[in-house]
Amino acid sequence: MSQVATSYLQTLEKSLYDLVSETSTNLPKDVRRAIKKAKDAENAGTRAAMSLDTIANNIVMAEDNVSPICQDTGLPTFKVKTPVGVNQLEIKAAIKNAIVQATQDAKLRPNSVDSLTGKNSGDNLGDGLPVVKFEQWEKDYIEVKLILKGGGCENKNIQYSLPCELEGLGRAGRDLDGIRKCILHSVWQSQGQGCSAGFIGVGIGGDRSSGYDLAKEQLFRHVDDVNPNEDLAKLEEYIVEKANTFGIGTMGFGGEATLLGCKIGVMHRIPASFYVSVAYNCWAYRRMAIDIDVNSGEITNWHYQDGEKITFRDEPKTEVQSESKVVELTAPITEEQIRELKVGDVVKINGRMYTGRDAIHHHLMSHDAPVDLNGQVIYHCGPVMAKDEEGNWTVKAAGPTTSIREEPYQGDIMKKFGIRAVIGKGGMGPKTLAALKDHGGVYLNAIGGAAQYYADCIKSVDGVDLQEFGIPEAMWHLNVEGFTAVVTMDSHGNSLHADVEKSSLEKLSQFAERVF
Ligand SMILES: O=C(O)C[C@H](O)C(=O)O
Ligand code: SF4
Repeated sequence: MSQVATSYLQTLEKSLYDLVSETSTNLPKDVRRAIKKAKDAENAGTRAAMSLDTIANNIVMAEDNVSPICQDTGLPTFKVKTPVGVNQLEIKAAIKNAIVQATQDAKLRPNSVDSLTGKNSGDNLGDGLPVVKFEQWEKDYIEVKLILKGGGCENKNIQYSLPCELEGLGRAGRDLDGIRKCILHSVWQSQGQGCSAGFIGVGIGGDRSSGYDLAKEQLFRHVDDVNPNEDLAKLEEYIVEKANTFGIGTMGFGGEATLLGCKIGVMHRIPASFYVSVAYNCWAYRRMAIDIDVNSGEITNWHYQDGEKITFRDEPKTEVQSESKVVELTAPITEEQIRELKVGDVVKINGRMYTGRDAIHHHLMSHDAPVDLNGQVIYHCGPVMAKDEEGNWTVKAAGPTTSIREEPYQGDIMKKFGIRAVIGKGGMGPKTLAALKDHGGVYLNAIGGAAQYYADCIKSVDGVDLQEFGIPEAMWHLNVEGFTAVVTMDSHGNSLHADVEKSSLEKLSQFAERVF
């Protein structure tokens, strides 16, 4: 291969690596401004305000450490536009090399799992992963857009087929008002599980797949742009205004800021189908784009650079609410210590905790635990890990994953092994709440996405079990200091999540009457 061709390919790969690293570690300016607006909207001293403080702190740490904002770096999705004649196979190969390198450098978590065997490929490559979509265009340069959308918010995506009946809103017909109801409902059904306050992309029309594609494509729009379609521009504004009256708030803790942006796209449909597809993105809204020179492979332009960059470095700190009791706990934890806790208390964990999420909960239902979990703490977390010079594991990012996925298992597992505390985010359901009461357990809600903040609380990794499940799913033995989370489900039958879901449904129901 000629010298020029080699250097083009090497430069191209470096440009793509820089795109991946920047997207994972440095939140774009427009998203930062939206989060700042949310911070200013929250009432000082509330749990939501405290959560947004932690989020802001986390954003600073990720940028300084050049480390993932959230441990879940999602399913990397690239949208590439090339002039006619550009070799797209070379670009695809360069993207894959950049992804592998970024994974080795812990800028990405190895997220590619064989859907049949559960085996994690370890390098983020796999059948269909990463997603790379090409289009030709008339411009004379290459454009590469990347979105890193984590699984927790992807799981809150939803697609409606009109007409339909919606909780709190009744019938949604095949018209703009029916679309309005679907979009409001999509925000309500997400609650805090997708790490609210979030952003939504909406696709009206198409079929099941093109509707969802259109919805996700809306997430590449600028947070501050205005929809050229007047009706949709009005609807976008209406949705953000009304969704922020639901009282779901950051993390679903209650509060003023529930939705930070709504971008709606529309396409034709066939007579039998009328889909409204919603792509829900968490506050860790990681998308970026670059322009690349077709000859040199160099980056000639970064997108989303306009306007002020909120650094969050000199933000006033929100004191934890004075009436919140702060309780320090170290495992093994006794039943009576747990029974003293109630919803709203702040718990600081020091000492041992074990990670355990999807694969481990499924495994423990029919196997013994590799360690004695009696009195212990399970952390629903799939960290980004790396080895230091001495070959010891270090934690690069370690925020909580969505706990509701463990609802079918959690209560049984706590009773089977004597686990006393579970830490995660988004809350759990009635089965777990009953088990907490029965057995004497507690659910602690950590701040979703605050991966750098919690990694900083992890002082050492003292072992690992079930590593066959892959890095994100193994049972990591963590030694933590000052790991802070909020009691949102206690051993007396109280659940903040159940209360917020109920109160927000009443708020949602206020919008049942026709508007458009
Ligand atoms: O997979 C994770 O670590 C988190 C996931 O994105 C989630 O929000 O549940
Ligand atoms: S943990 Fe929260 S912030 Fe991270 S990807 Fe999942 S939904 Fe987004």
